[in-house]
Amino acid sequence: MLFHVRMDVAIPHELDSATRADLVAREKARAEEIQSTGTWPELWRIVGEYANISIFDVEDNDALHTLLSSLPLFPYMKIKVTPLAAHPSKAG
Ligand SMILES: O=C(O)C[C@H]1C=CC(=O)O1
Repeated sequence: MLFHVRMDVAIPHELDSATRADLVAREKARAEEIQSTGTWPELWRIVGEYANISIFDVEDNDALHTLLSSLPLFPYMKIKVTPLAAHPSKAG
């Protein structure tokens, strides 16, 4: 199943810089690990925002939730998930 996912990141300002840097480094490592499995084929920065648009290709809702909640930044993100279905007018 394909899912369009928007993640808006809001790391608390009171987090000290070392903790913040460690969190962001662990997030990058985990994101790259998930992408290497093929379940996260698209990841785009939204211009001018600390947010991304992603496409996930996973078995079901539970699998998507498991992946998203494994991200170190999960507690600091607002996530909007849109399940995608085939469009009848898509050529090819
Ligand atoms: O920076 C972000 O958009 C949040 C998150 C998603 C992938 C990643 O490495 O961090």
